[in-house]
Amino acid sequence: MFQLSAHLEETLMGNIIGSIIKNYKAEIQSIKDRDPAAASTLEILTYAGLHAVAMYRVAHWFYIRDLKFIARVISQTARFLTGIEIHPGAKIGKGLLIDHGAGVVIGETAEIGDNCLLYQGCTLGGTGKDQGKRHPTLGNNVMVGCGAKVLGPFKVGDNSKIAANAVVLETVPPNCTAVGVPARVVKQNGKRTLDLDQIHIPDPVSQELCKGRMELERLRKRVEALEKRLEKEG
Ligand SMILES: CC(C)(COP(=O)(O)OP(=O)(O)OC[C@H]1O[C@@H](n2cnc3c(N)ncnc32)[C@H](O)[C@@H]1OP(=O)(O)O)[C@@H](O)C(=O)NCCC(=O)NCCS
Ligand SMILES: CC(=O)OC[C@H](N)C(=O)O
Repeated sequence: MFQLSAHLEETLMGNIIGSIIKNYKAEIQSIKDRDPAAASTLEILTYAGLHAVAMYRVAHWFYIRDLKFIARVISQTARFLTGIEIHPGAKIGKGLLIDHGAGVVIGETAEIGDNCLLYQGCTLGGTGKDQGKRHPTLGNNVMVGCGAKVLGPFKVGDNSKIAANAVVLETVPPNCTAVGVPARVVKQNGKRTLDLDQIHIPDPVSQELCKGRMELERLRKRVEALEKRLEKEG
């Protein structure tokens, strides 16, 4: 506490408020750029995601100064007010937009680059199998769709998109789109990566029927040949 009070006048007002205002401006701009529903700056000031990220920045300030209890009180208050839970230990770059926000969870060792976009109900979480670094690292300009779960200490590369409701369990390279459960990369640099033809795949039942028909035809010809031979001999 003594350490905190020594720093208070010098850093608290200057650093926290200065950095919150700077980040607030970047985040307001990010919302204007990327949310077609945002009609005015005044409207943007009502966004839960904006306040959740601002409160996270205060909580993180305390967290990195080892004032973890205060940090958690702030983050849990933010969760109560916004429905968005960001652990104060997470590392978040500038221009993060959490659109709609309800149900978003960002774990303690998650890292988020600049200008990322998270939709409601997504989780940057752990699998429960790792120790230490347990949560994902998002590069810059990453989008995580609503309801998606990104679980584990791997990287999602710059400019990649995680589809709504995907469950991502391994690294996603840059400029990719990952979809499904478990998620697979279906596009990279704008080109499809999985060219599976889901319609013209071999059907084992019709293959067996086909084999049976060929065998029947072979036997029919043999019987005909035998009959002709019998007629000649008889
Ligand atoms: C994945 C997404 C970002 C589109 O990315 P994209 O790179 O433009 O990809 P495409 O639209 O070309 O889709 C690529 C393939 O993934 C499939 N796909 C897209 N979204 C998917 C999803 N959520 N789940 C499963 N498959 C999906 C497409 O059908 C397509 O399959 P096909 O090639 O067999 O036709 C978008 O579909 C999405 O999920 N956005 C989430 C946005 C969101 O959460 N909005 C909530 C607002 S409230
Ligand atoms: C509900 C939804 O699609 O939200 C995404 C974005 N805010 C928009 O209005 O397009």
